[in-house]
Amino acid sequence: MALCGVRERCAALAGVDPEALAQTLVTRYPPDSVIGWHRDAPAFGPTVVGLSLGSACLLRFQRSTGENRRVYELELSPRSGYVLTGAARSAWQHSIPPVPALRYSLTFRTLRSPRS
Ligand SMILES: O=C(O)CCC(=O)C(=O)O
Ligand SMILES: [Fe+2]
Repeated sequence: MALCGVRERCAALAGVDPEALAQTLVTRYPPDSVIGWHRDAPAFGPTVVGLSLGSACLLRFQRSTGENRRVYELELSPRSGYVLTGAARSAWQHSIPPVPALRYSLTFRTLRSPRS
């Protein structure tokens, strides 16, 4: 399926206009590679949609520190999609621990509106 078709399906998952997903990132994760704790840059808008291809992996979330730290994790199956919005986008950090085998992700991002 062409990239625009994938973007349409990801937009439908997130409930946004496909045109609003202005940025696309393709990331290749060789076995054992990771992405550390972060929140996506504020220059991007309130919605991030991911498509996970190849190896299954974990997507971890954390917020707060010390005894208030909370963590949550979910498994991303091959060909699954996820949406980061609301607190999952703005308050929680996310990370991906070592992937067991080759994985690719496509992430689609909205852009922050100029006035916000
Ligand atoms: O690979 C993924 O599904 C997420 C990657 C990520 O967190 C990012 O590119 O900001
Ligand atoms: Fe991210």
